[in-house]
Amino acid sequence: EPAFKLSEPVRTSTKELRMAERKTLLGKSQAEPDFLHFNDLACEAVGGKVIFATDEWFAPAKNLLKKEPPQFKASAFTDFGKWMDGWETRRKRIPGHDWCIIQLGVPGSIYGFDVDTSFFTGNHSPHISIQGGCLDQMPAFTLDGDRTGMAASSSEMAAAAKLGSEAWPELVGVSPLQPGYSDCCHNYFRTDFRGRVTHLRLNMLPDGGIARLRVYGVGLRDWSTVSTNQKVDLVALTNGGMCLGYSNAHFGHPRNMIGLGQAANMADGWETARRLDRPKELKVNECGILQVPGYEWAVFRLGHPGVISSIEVDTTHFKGNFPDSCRLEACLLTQEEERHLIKTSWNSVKWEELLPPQKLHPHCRHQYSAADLIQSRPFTHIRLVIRPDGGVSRLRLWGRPTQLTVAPSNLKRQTSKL
Ligand SMILES: NC(=O)NC(NC(N)=O)C(=O)[O-]
Repeated sequence: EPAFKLSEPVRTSTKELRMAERKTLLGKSQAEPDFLHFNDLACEAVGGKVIFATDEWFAPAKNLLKKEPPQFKASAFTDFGKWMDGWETRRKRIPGHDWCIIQLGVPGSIYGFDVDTSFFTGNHSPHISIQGGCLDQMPAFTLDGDRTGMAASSSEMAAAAKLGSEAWPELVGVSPLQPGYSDCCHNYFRTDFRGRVTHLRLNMLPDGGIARLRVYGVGLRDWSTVSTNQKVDLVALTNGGMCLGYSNAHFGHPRNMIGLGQAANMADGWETARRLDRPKELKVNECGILQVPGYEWAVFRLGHPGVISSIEVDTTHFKGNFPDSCRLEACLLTQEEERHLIKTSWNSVKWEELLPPQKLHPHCRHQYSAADLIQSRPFTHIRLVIRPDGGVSRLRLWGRPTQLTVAPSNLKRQTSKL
């Protein structure tokens, strides 16, 4: 089910435009599913790790979870064969198949996968299947170091066998993979399984290589363990925060802002294109804030409804391209209202101002306390508005999770008419 809405008109990134051109040239389309806007729950950047793999002869399974796109180095070889940026096993000469166990960085509900075979041509895995498990206790074992040229030891096999992963529910049934040529390397699979997943078992049938596994979903935190007095970052990816729409993401997706820790570089934040409607003559108000008509926005669902009491807007790495100002708006929505907005437009929401316009500075973590905020009621969704454009590396919304008994309609139109 799509859970994402772009504003109109959609301004795509140059990469997307190049892909669209390629599709036209090739006369075939590798349609991009809606679930690509969800968070990647398995990426190493959010703590995902490979805890078991049957065989890592040509290339280690931990490469599956690297954040950066796969590379190809034509003249790179190891003692074991051609260097490949992915997981690649030996050609099997005995019965059975290769598989690995991935511990998600953020346990959650999964909507779809991208099994990316980039550069694996002639040695890609011909078929895969994916199973999911929810383990109460995280296994203590993991795979460390460079495992190129290695196979699972008998003690690793015995530890993995205890997980009973061969019986986990199938999220993706046995399916063929396309080889890793640039126009068909993304193998997208949707899943209808809605249970909470902590671990995945990726089966390669019988063997071969896969460059990356992207696991798109929404984090599901166990909120029963969080007291209502405890302050948590309500929008954090790890707490189930989710970007539901934006006006522009030319250089970086807004979901990057809710990622773990400090941003590594500009690519790890939200960055829009330069707006083309910036006036020639610039006026500022008494707070030094530029008075320009154009702005960009991003909408997020909080991981849990809550009262926000402090905010961080971090422009780290954005030195010549930070927004002049930002403001935050919030609202309280039911699930049905949210579904309707995703299908229509976020413009029909009656947003309430939470943080009034604030002048921003380059490469700076801006902190706002309860005294800066206008509202102290619970909200479910927020909208970050930047003016006129630019980049923000992180957004943190600290507050207390609250139970909602009533979620009044905040739409301009009445829900009964929806
Ligand atoms: N040229 C290759 O890639 N050969 C083999 N793979 C690696 N990585 O060397 C193979 O056939 O599986």
